[in-house]
Amino acid sequence: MKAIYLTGFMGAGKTTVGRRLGEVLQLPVIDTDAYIEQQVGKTITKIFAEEGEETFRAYERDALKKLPKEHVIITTGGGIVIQEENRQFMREHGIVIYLHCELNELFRRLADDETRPLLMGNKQKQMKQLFEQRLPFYQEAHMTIDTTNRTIDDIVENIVSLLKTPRF
Ligand SMILES: Nc1ncnc2c1ncn2[C@@H]1O[C@H](COP(=O)(O)OP(=O)(O)OP(=O)(O)O)[C@@H](O)[C@H]1O
Ligand SMILES: O=C(O)C1=C[C@@H](O)[C@@H](O)[C@H](O)C1
Ligand SMILES: [Mg+2]
Repeated sequence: MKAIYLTGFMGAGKTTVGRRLGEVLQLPVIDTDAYIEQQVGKTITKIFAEEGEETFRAYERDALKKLPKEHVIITTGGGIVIQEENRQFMREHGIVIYLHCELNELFRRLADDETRPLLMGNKQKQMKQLFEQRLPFYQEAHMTIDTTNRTIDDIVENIVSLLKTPRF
């Protein structure tokens, strides 16, 4: 089976849904953010602060290429879709699943989160802008799953049943 790439905005539930989906499908799960932190030996926050976003994006691009492309679930960083090269790579090598979530629910989910450097300081206005800029990129996925007001189990069940359709 081709790799499953979970994409979506910060807080969409990629890491949380990915873990559960991995249990159900019995596939290993690799998170690009966690992989980069481990390779570089710094937290994402520290990489942004010390090396800047551009360097982080280069790490992200390299990570995608190095990670397995079969029998794996890859949960991606929220900004992985910014680079066209990444979008193409994921579409070509795997099944891309976009986890959509309405902004107001994302605001609630991330309200107390201090681990996402792009959300430091101002939050809602910046998030709305980023969200709108990225939406067309996320929508290039093979499938879109709305996670708004849904439980993790419900979302995972939905994904599993879609993966059984002949298209995949
Ligand atoms: N369907 C859901 N319903 C309610 N809360 C959720 C849901 N999915 C995720 N959450 C919560 O939202 C927060 C962010 O989830 P998670 O870390 O999985 O997002 P992410 O998409 O991996 O974000 P990032 O891109 O920043 O890594 C967590 O506290 C998680 O428990
Ligand atoms: O949306 C983004 O650009 C990011 C999301 C996180 O997963 C991390 O990859 C990092 O904080 C950047
Ligand atoms: Mg995550």
